[in-house]
Amino acid sequence: MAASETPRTITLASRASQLAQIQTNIVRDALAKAFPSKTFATSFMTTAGDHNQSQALYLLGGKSLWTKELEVALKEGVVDMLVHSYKDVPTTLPEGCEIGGVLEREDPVDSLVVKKGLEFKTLEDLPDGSVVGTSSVRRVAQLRRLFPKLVFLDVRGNLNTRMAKLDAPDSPYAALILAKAGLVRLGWGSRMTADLHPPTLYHAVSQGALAIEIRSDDTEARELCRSVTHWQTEWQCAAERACLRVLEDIEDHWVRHVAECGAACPAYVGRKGGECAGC
Ligand SMILES: NCc1[nH]cc(CCC(=O)O)c1CC(=O)O
Repeated sequence: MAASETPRTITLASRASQLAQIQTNIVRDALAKAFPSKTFATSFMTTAGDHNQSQALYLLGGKSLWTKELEVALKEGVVDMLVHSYKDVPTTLPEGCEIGGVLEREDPVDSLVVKKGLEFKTLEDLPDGSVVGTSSVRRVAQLRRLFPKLVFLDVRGNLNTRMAKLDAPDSPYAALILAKAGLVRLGWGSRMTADLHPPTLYHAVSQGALAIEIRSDDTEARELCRSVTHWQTEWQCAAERACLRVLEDIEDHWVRHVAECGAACPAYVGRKGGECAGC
């Protein structure tokens, strides 16, 4: 760098939710510690996923809801690094963007949080008909089999909103299931009464890990990211994401198959609403 050039400020960006801001600050602090002579800034943005809080998540159309606006800012060079919960990052990134670094993972499990004032601790403790809040198809699909007498109900909003919905005196929920990592990072750790481990509940792909997305042509950003990367987490998440990509290909195949053949096809396993149960 020529002596007259001003040193580059690296700007880290994420969604504006409290959890996203905490996560971005974790990455900024790790980078600032590794590179004390460099300048790092943060920028927080509202995304399409934040605007639509009422519709069920699985109807909203894909995980890129939370990343699209941020990726535009990254590509335009308005910001230099995006900090994501790795589990919210689609398995295929846009042309010109890549994951440059992955920080050490928190415990990836999901945890149970029981409504204030109730003394139940586990899913087994909850009386028949209790309402458990989660907006995750993954969690409901796994738990409905093991706990047929519990009622699983959608709950939306950021983590603080969900906790307020749980504890409201007129709330229908007896408990929520949330990712432990998010709860811990937001300081709600003391409210968790049980961790849900496999084979009861398998966590989401890359849950608990933070990923840094960069422009593929930004060699400086890539070097900075390498220094804060926890290679074991990176490998674990790479393996999990590779499995997910295969499953997504199978799902695409089925959706196309149903669109072309419809319910008349012998391979189509019909379900209410005409969705493909093979997915
Ligand atoms: N689904 C939204 C989401 N995306 C990332 C986290 C926090 C946990 C993480 O970083 O993996 C959460 C909350 C949750 O699932 O309870």
